Amino acid sequence: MDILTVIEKYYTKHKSQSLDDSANLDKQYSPSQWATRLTPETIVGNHVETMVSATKNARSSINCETGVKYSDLGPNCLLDIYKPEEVTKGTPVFVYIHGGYWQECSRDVSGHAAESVTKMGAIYVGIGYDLCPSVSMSEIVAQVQAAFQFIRHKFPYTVGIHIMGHSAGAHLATMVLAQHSHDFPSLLPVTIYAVSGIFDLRPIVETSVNNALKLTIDDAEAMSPMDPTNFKKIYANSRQSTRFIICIAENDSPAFHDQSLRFYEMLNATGVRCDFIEFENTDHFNIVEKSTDPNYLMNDVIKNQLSSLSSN
Ligand SMILES: Nc1ccccc1C(=O)C[C@H](N)C(=O)O
Repeated sequence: MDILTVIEKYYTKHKSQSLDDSANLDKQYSPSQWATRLTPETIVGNHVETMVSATKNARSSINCETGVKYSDLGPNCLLDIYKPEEVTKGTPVFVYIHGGYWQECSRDVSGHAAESVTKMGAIYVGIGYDLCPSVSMSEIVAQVQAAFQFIRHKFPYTVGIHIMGHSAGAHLATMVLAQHSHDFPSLLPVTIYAVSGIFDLRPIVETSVNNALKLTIDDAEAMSPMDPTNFKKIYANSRQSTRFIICIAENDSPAFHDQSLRFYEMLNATGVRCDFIEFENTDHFNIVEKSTDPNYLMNDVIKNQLSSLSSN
């Protein structure tokens, strides 16, 4: 199948599955309403506390440089670098991009997986970016792209770049590849771990999430990884040595499941290397919180991917 036919097939409007009225659409895009561990009123606060405290622990126990400026594009263009015990020129680099609907959270929630990942021998980077409405979503995308230019120049001999994004961060991780030149040499292995992500932004326009984003439908299309213009660039940049690992929580909403599945199918149908993993007994929030547990499945996935790249 040619790529435009594939894009048309999977970038359909989010009709069906009773997403029709705006109250329901709002619920579909409120991850806190679908978790069963805690109430919708408490789960987001608990999530932020858990992530902040894990990040504090990481900063105090791991050799790290925090608040490193990566760009002049905005005051939060800062990142934290956590180092494993042994660093060589080729050490793999693992980058985490936080979620929060492009309007919440910061690099202070982005070090939760640093301990697990540095123990696997990779350098761990948690990046910050400015938030809506003080900047637009396209400015955030440009900031995150600038972070990767910086990382690329800081670690020119790395054997592989691993990019994990959670929720809105999964969207941003994917958009790193939606550029004509994404600054990585075409043969450098890149792994994108897109965790509970959003790849078609059109439904968001009709929800309260958009109060701070202020996206028009045209903006939403221009910022969607599944939009033909972006997808063609992602595809072109991914053919040689990129692998997508699409992760979803069992207790994510049907709309989030649909987002991940459609994007996975689109990648798969065009021949981009990708996997789809549903994490049992997790929700939108603890799917990343659990990274502090060395026995968590996500850590095995990362470990396997790191070792498959280093043995090539
Ligand atoms: N994805 C996130 C990541 C971090 C912090 C919040 C979110 C949310 O999505 C909050 C949303 N307003 C909710 O009520 O579920």
